[in-house]
Amino acid sequence: MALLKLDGVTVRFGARAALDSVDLAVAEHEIVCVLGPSGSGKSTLLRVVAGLQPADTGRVLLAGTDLSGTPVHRRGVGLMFQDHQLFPQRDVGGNVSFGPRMRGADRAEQRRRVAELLELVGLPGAQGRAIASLSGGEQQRVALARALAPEPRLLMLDEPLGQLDRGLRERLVIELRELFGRLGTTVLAVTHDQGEAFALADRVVVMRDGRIAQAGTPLEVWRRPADEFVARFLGFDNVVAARIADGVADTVWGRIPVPAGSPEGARDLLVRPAGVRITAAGGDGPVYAVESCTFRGNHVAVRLRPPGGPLLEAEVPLRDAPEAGAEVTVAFAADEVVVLG
Ligand SMILES: Nc1ncnc2c1ncn2[C@@H]1O[C@H](COP(=O)(O)OP(=O)(O)OP(=O)(O)O)[C@@H](O)[C@H]1O
Repeated sequence: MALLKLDGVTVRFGARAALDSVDLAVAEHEIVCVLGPSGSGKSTLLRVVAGLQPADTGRVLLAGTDLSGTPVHRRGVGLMFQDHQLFPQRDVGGNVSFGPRMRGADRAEQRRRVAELLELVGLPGAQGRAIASLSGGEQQRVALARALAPEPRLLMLDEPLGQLDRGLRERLVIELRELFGRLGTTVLAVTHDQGEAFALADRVVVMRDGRIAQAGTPLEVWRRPADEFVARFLGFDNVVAARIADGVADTVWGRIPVPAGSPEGARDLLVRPAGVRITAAGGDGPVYAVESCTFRGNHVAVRLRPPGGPLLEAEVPLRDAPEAGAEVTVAFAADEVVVLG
């Protein structure tokens, strides 16, 4: 059974639906990341589950129980926000012991729990430190320890690593995944950073205008974005209008093979940059001008301008990088082509 279930949840602010009939289930021990551009309804989703925002219609169920009459502090959900919201006047121990103290744990029990949690988040012995003396990453760990302290059935994270620098985020996200796996925590997290979501989640949910545009494992969504919106949101810009018949798509980029069994007719096509092979001018199809070459570590991202239509990006090995300004033709690999819905 799903630990958390949203059943046709709608939240309106005036005429606008911040959540529009959302159905979502989160299984016990699952880590689900909700992803989407600003204003797509991610925070509203968390707020509705936490009880900070009532739903206009629909139901939120935790372990099968309708939460509509249950106040925030009795829902058994933990919330951790982007800005940590630590109590600045209390030390680390005072922050982490907040939940157990509110639940009436005695001092010895509080001390034991705080020590255990600080150990868990990689800050052993930090009980007496002042919040102001901590780095951003350390504050994030304290906030996590505080959110975990009351042993919530569901932990919700709102842009948990939002303010930290990229290197630290990349390290922490791996640590978080490992930690949640070890504890068996059920997590519903919100982020606008797809890298973070894909590294953390068992399942990602992409939102658009209050609706779920696509849900699936990171691999499924990455391999087969459902539509142009999801493809572009994931950073795939090689999208082109196509007419598909007999396993080949006719486009302004030339004729592109599509995977066997693809639907036919007028469709949008996503071509992953890795599926674009540059050949010297003289191959089939349109001649492209090499507009730019950007070094990306283990490959070069090459932007190609066709005679008409959108730019085409190719990912080429360092040794095959063309000169900017050169004229080339291209060949496409069908297994890097996705017919969008
Ligand atoms: N209290 C409110 N009153 C009026 N409109 C609101 C309120 N809260 C949210 N909205 C609107 O609802 C929509 C969804 O907002 P929400 O904060 O859930 O989006 P989000 O995806 O979390 O965005 P961000 O990534 O910028 O935090 C937006 O159009 C927002 O302006």
